[in-house]
Amino acid sequence: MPSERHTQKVSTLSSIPLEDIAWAAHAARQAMERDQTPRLWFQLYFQADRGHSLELVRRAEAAGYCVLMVTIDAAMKRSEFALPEGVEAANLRGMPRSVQNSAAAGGQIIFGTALADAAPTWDDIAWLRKQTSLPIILKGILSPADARMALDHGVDAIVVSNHGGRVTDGLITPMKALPSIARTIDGKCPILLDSGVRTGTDVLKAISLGASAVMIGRPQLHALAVAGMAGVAHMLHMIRAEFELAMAQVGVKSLDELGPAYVTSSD
Ligand SMILES: Cc1cc2nc3c(=O)[nH]c(=O)nc-3n(C[C@H](O)[C@H](O)[C@H](O)COP(=O)(O)O)c2cc1C
Repeated sequence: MPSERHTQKVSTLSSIPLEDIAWAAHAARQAMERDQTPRLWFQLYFQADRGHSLELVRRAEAAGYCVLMVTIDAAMKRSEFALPEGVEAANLRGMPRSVQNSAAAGGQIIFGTALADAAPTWDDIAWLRKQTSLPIILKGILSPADARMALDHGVDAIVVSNHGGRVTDGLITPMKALPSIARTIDGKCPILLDSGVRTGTDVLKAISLGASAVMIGRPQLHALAVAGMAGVAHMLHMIRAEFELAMAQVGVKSLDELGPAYVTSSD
């Protein structure tokens, strides 16, 4: 967010194939005088079969994605909702349903210990690190212990996230988890934060507590529903303006002047 350049993350479960999205972004870049096009990151959900996970990675590499963001906090998803007719997880066509995409594709509820067997482990992260030279960002870190494991597995950045509170009730909020994680990471890799970022002051708090950038989920969907592409641009503009105002209000001119002293907590 503080950077001039916004990035877009494309989900494994996208209803549009990852290649089509990359092609559209490429076409938009060519149509612009300056390169302001979002950089594309591919969000990987590990599939039950490593071969299928690797297939997704190779497709993302070939289509020009510049980062793999691996989500580790939603190995199992439970959903009572079925996708509307004609909408499917397009990237997974022809692959057997993994735990996540069975929920996305069929609205099926899954119970049982088999769920835990299907979840990715640190061995999968070590394996992935050897398969690709793309930067790997782990999304879904909420504890210093996992942040340490991420560093030990050679990841390039982490996202402190509780998936927008959408997968497990009662989790710590990322903003609360951030200070101790930032102390553990101690500048060794960038930290991003998402889940509940709604205003410029949220951005200010996250940067003050050790994040390098934030990500925004549902506000994009709401803005898109209300006013399409212009709505999303307006939402980003508002958050940016609020952030700059908040910086002025607390009296800092640059991001590196921010620090934990700008945030107080009642805990
Ligand atoms: C409708 C919806 C679908 C999502 N799908 C994915 C997904 O496929 N992969 C993923 O890593 N996160 C997914 N997320 C979580 C977001 O990436 C992000 O962590 C979360 O929305 C951030 O919280 P916020 O919505 O409060 O900003 C999804 C979120 C929403 C609202």
